[in-house]
Amino acid sequence: MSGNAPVLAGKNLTRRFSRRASFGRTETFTAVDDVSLELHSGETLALVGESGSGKSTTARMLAQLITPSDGTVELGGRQYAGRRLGEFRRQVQVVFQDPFSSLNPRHRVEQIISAPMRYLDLPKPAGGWTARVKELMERVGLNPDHSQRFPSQFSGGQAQRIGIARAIAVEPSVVICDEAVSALDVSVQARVLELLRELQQQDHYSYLFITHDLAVVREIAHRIAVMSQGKIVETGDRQQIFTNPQQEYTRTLLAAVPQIKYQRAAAAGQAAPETGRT
Ligand SMILES: Nc1ncnc2c1ncn2[C@@H]1O[C@H](COP(=O)(O)OP(=O)(O)OP(=O)(O)O)[C@@H](O)[C@H]1O
Repeated sequence: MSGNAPVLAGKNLTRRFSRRASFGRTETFTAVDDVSLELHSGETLALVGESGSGKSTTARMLAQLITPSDGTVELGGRQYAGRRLGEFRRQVQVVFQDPFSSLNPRHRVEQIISAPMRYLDLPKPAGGWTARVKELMERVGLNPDHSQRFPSQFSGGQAQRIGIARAIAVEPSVVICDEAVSALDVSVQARVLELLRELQQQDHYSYLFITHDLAVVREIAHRIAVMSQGKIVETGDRQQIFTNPQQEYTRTLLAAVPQIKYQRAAAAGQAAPETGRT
């Protein structure tokens, strides 16, 4: 993974699903249609578009959680399948939207954060799992003394920090954030975005950020890919997309961005600790 080669690339990804049509028939429709995307080392690429445009399906194909109907996924220029999928899973981690439904409510935080390290057969750290989990909890701004608590004992923002700790535990090169801050209150959201930025500066993660929220995109993205009806309609760096969008669809999306959202969040963030579940 050197030079300008992408860390993660989707090439001509297509995904068809069948759905029920009228008169009890089923029909095939194309949710993602010939999408190619490249994610480079240390960058944050935001994939944006309205609901149903195919963002999550694209992300799931890129994470190899679902199989493309056509097209390929390459990590560092290579395809990973079969037994080598384990290495892909270590390198490409996903943080999902709803922290509570993506964390097992019956497991303690230590078990949750250490799970990928165990599943992927990583060598036991010199200081043991507990010490490694506590170190990860500190990195994401959680109190390491809470490692024996259950997810329900945390706020929404804290629970998403647990999900982030679990993702970075295996030292991935790519973290796919699928609407990772969408369920959070706006001031909590701003602080989780700040954490993600800090982690990227320290460890050079490449983020693919799936979101319908352009205020979030403006905060975090280096580059933006705009999706509509299963296709990428425009790609550019953040500045270009926000100041000089080329496509009508992008202009319409941008027109809906609440301008003051993050000014409010910044003010609220100083006053409000992450207490309630959001
Ligand atoms: N497993 C599935 N079976 C059938 N249809 C699906 C499946 N997953 C997604 N779809 C359909 O594919 C289309 C794209 O969905 P997708 O979730 O990728 O869009 P999205 O842009 O992420 O939207 P949202 O922001 O609402 O999640 C939608 O019409 C959706 O209903």
